[in-house]
Amino acid sequence: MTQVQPAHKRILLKLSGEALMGDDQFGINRATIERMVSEIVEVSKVGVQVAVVIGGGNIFRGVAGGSAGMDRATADYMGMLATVMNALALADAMDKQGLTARVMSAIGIEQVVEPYVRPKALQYLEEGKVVVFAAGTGNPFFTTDTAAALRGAEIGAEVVLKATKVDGVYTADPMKDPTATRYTKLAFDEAIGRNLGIMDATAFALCRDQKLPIRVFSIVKPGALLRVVMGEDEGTLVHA
Ligand SMILES: Nc1ncnc2c1ncn2[C@@H]1O[C@H](COP(=O)(O)OP(=O)(O)O)[C@@H](O)[C@H]1O
Ligand SMILES: O=c1ccn([C@@H]2O[C@H](COP(=O)(O)OP(=O)(O)O)[C@@H](O)[C@H]2O)c(=O)[nH]1
Repeated sequence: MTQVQPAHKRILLKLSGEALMGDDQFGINRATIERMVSEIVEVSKVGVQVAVVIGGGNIFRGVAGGSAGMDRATADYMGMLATVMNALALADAMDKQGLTARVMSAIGIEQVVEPYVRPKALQYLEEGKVVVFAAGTGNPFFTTDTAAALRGAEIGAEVVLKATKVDGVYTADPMKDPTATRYTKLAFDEAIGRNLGIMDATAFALCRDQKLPIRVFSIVKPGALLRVVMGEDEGTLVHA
């Protein structure tokens, strides 16, 4: 029998902060994070190199702070620090499940985690370690989706996998429009042109320019990550 090979050698997985929240209102839900990590273990076992960009929306969202009267850049730095907390929790859960995880931060916070240094990240990936990128791009006014596009391009990932609450890209926000239908694939130009709110335009534009495909899939569907990595039809592919 021939061994089924994964469709990708190196992936950039974007996990939203809310992915760690489970059914809680905020923060980190232990069972949820453990389940997420067990899915990453499965993917790592089939020989795929995994880098993760983690969000922070479960702890703090800069835009919300901004709208409440706080200086936007300050609020965004708080958001970035929230992603560092999530990264630490994620890496801890990974280590407990037998993976070796390394957290790299886009902002200097050396006593807590090591700084992002691209060659070092590449080295870790080659060694089979899981790299968790924290603090987004390190700049206010950006999102962790854009950080996923940026780091994905930098490390030569074959695909950005956006694990989120919905199971793909829809013609309109499915949370608001029950008649919305899901695409199996669509081009970047269409996603940007139609202003589809699943990812911000900066992230889409960066991936389009670098010809880095994005697959959007459900975080709540058990086994979806492995199916995506094995090349099975799951979620929506956004391509050049
Ligand atoms: N065209 C669309 N297709 C799918 N989801 C959409 C679309 N437009 C808006 N959304 C919304 O985008 C959300 C995912 O984006 P976001 O909240 O930024 O994700 P995350 O927090 O996972 O990074 C979904 O929960 C969905 O309600
Ligand atoms: O490069 C970045 C990435 C994130 N953030 C801030 O960090 C917050 C959390 O990130 P995001 O909303 O992308 O997290 P997610 O929705 O994935 O949980 C954002 O709202 C921003 O305030 C930022 O300023 N620059």
